[in-house]
Amino acid sequence: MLYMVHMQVNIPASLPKSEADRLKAEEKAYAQKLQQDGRWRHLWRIAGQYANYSVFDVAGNDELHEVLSSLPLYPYMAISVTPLAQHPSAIATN
Ligand SMILES: O=C(O)C[C@H]1C=CC(=O)O1
Repeated sequence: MLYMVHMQVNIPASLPKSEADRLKAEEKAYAQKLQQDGRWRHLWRIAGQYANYSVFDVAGNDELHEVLSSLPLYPYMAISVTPLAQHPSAIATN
């Protein structure tokens, strides 16, 4: 199943920079692993925001929750999820 996910990152100013940098590095490695295995299909920065729109391709709600809640920056994110269905006018079958 495909899901469009919006992630807004809100790292508190009280978090030490070294800890924030460590979490960002872990997040990058985890995100790139998921892109390589095909589950994180698209990752786009929203211009001007510390936020992204992503498309995930996973088995269903439970796997998506597992993937998202394992993000190193998860404690500092506001996440919204939109399930995607095939559009009848779309040429691509995805
Ligand atoms: O920067 C972000 O948008 C948050 C998160 C998503 C991928 C990644 O490397 O960090």
